[in-house]
Amino acid sequence: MYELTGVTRRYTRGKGVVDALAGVDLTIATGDYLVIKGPTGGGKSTLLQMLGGLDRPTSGSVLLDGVDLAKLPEARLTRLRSEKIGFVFQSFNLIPTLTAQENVETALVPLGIKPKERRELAAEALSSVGLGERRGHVPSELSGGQQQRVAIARALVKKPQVLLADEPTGNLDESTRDEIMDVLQIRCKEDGLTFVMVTHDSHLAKQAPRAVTLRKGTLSSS
Ligand SMILES: Nc1ncnc2c1ncn2[C@@H]1O[C@H](COP(=O)(O)OP(=O)(O)OP(=O)(O)O)[C@@H](O)[C@H]1O
Repeated sequence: MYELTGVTRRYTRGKGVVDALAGVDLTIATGDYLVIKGPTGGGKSTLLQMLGGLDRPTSGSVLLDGVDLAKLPEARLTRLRSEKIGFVFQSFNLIPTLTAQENVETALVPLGIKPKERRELAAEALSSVGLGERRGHVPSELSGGQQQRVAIARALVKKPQVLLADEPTGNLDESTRDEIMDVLQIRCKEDGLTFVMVTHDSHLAKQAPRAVTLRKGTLSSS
């Protein structure tokens, strides 16, 4: 599925340069569950952004099913992202004025799906994360765990091939964390998704079948 070769991302700050990623090679197979861990500033979020086509490497290639995201024209990259890749973030990133149902539907708008089908698919996605009863609530009326379920439903409603999660349980207490991880793992397994998660949480890293560590932009398996 993913084949990264020599991926470097250099940031220039004044006269200084930082290689957030310094020649990363990484292969991720379809259906893999991979954790990326490592110290703060190690390059984890930068790597996730490369996988999601949210940023491009300074050098190197990021192949997704043989297509190099580093070279894809912007419009095709945006299209590929909206079809194939779901994102979940620590801070949920829901639109505060929209209901859970409407938040989930937003992911289907760029795909040109008609309103009636959008409504049905979003309701189905919310039920699949255990939130069928809360469709009409806005984010401020939902707990943190419930908000993250809405964000997961929004990421999954378009039936992507990949789910990328950046500290998805970072804002949650331990029991909610475990509930959310159960939801993520069950959904990924049932839908055959490739799942890549950045986490600081060593407990979660130990649970994953495969974990890699990023330190100063360099990857090691662990
Ligand atoms: N837009 C940017 N401009 C300049 N430097 C950046 C930028 N984004 C990231 N960096 C630098 O790249 C390095 C890696 O950052 P990144 O956010 O990928 O690390 P991280 O492992 O995700 O850290 P954390 O665990 O704190 O989220 C850091 O030194 C950071 O300061």
